[in-house]
Amino acid sequence: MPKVLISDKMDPKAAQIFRERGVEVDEITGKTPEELKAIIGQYDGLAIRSSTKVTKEILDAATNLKVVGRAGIGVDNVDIPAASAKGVVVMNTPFGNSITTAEHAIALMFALARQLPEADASTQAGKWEKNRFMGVELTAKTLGLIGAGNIGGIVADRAHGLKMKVVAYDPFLTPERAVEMGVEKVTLDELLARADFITLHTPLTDQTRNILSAENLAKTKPGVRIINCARGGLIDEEALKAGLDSGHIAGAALDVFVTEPAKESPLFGTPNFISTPHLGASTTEAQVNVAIQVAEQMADYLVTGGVTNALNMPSLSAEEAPKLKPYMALAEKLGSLVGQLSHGVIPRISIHAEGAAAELNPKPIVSAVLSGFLRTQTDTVNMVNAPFLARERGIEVREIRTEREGDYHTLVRVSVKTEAGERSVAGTLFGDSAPRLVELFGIKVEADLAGHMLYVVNEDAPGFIGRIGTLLGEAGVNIGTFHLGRRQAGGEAVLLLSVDDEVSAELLAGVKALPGVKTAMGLAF
Ligand SMILES: NC(=O)c1ccc[n+]([C@@H]2O[C@H](COP(=O)([O-])OP(=O)(O)OC[C@H]3O[C@@H](n4cnc5c(N)ncnc54)[C@H](O)[C@@H]3O)[C@@H](O)[C@H]2O)c1
Ligand SMILES: O=C(O)[C@H](O)COP(=O)(O)O
Repeated sequence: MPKVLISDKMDPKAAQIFRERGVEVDEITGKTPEELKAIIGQYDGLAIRSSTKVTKEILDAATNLKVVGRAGIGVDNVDIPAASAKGVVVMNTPFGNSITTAEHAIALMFALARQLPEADASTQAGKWEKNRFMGVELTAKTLGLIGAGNIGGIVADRAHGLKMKVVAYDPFLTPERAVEMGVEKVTLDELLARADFITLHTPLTDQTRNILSAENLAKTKPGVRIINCARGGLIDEEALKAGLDSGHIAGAALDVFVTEPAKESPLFGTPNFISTPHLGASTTEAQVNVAIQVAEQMADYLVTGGVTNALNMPSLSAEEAPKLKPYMALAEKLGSLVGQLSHGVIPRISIHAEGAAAELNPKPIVSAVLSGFLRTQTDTVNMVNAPFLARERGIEVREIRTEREGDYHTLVRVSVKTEAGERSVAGTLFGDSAPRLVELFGIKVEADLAGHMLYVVNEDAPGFIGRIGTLLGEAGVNIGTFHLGRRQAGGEAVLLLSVDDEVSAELLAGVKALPGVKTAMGLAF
């Protein structure tokens, strides 16, 4: 009988469903990482919320683990590349708590507008300070959404009901979707300059980390009020404190913090600052939704092999599985690669299957490409919803099949239309099972896309490889594999290195400073 550990507080419905489906379940919450490491080896499944950190160390100790189920949306507490490397499926419940979280953002907006927590404390202290608490109306004010996905969309809808004007900054929001949502798509600078209230609804990524930095906070309208119910790390907390102290920022409400649990913070006690302990998803309705969904999805996988809402694995039937699985792994990696290397709105993705690949059912391959691609923009994508999400974002998806073989017996090519023109990557299967990148933006390479990688574009010149090797050696970074390609001798060259750890900002800065380097980026698969 499969055995699951529920390691964060979850509605009792989850345990009930596991038992009804023939899955043994233990509920042990509040363990330290060391304690979790000591027991995780017994379990086939791990059901979590945001408290449990599923790190590489935990996964290494999880010798029987097959599935991690997140009762909620954000999976930034799960090392997905490490889980994928170990063949552990990671699932979430992408929509179960969206309404509840949007409502929390609206509640905090009202609380800021009328200083409700301070007025309550003062009144209950017997002060009756009627003249101290002068609020502002929400009607006709401008709400700036940073991130216009599921939750941002619900917040916009509720804000329209409050007669607010909504502007949104989201580089992946298409003009059509903006019209549908009734929001004005603007640049970040425009939003900062115009919004009376700013609310954040993005995942925490390299692009969104510190999106409200000291510099950006200084560009906000005097008297702005800021709400964060998304992720700690999107706002520079020190700069926020300074902005509140100076009076430039009239109020801020945080549900999420850089360090959680946030037992202390320089923000605590600051006038016009409101905080809640990551309560965005904490309503009875949302917790019942996510508990039922996660238990059903995990039980399905453990008992029948069915896959729903997986972030790192395609859904597929038993007959197609053996042939399609390696192609989907290849497609997902190619999609992720173009996603990580492209920025801004992508109006079209073309997936071209050539040779043996053209004889297969294209749908799972296309879904795998889209899922890998969109995974770089949102936590809520999986094989099932990737085509839908792509459509919603106005991405035209083209499938092309050529049964004739080219240079390779089988090939999958992914091309994206960008502002700079069409860019494509291509990969094949070695020995019918091992995915390999064979072409990157017109340059022939041969690389395994796995774990953490360093991508460098440079001018082909003698001595470059030695210099980069020395730099990595001095930084204590171990190189796993080393792949090179170039357009022509002395022309543009590309370097893909697999490294044991995430590429740090310092290392990237060092690489970018090397002579001849045009681009350098850290990638993760
Ligand atoms: N406080 C809580 O308890 C709570 C509850 C649920 C969700 N969340 C968090 O809220 C966030 C949003 O959830 P969602 O369901 O709306 O996700 P979503 O994926 O539907 O939407 C995220 C949006 O952010 C946009 N985005 C990505 N990069 C961006 C960038 N650089 N700049 C601006 N926008 C960018 C995406 O295009 C997308 O539209 C997630 O981080 C989630 O974990 C928090
Ligand atoms: O991403 C989410 O779903 C929220 O952050 C909810 O987190 P929680 O399950 O720990 O409340």
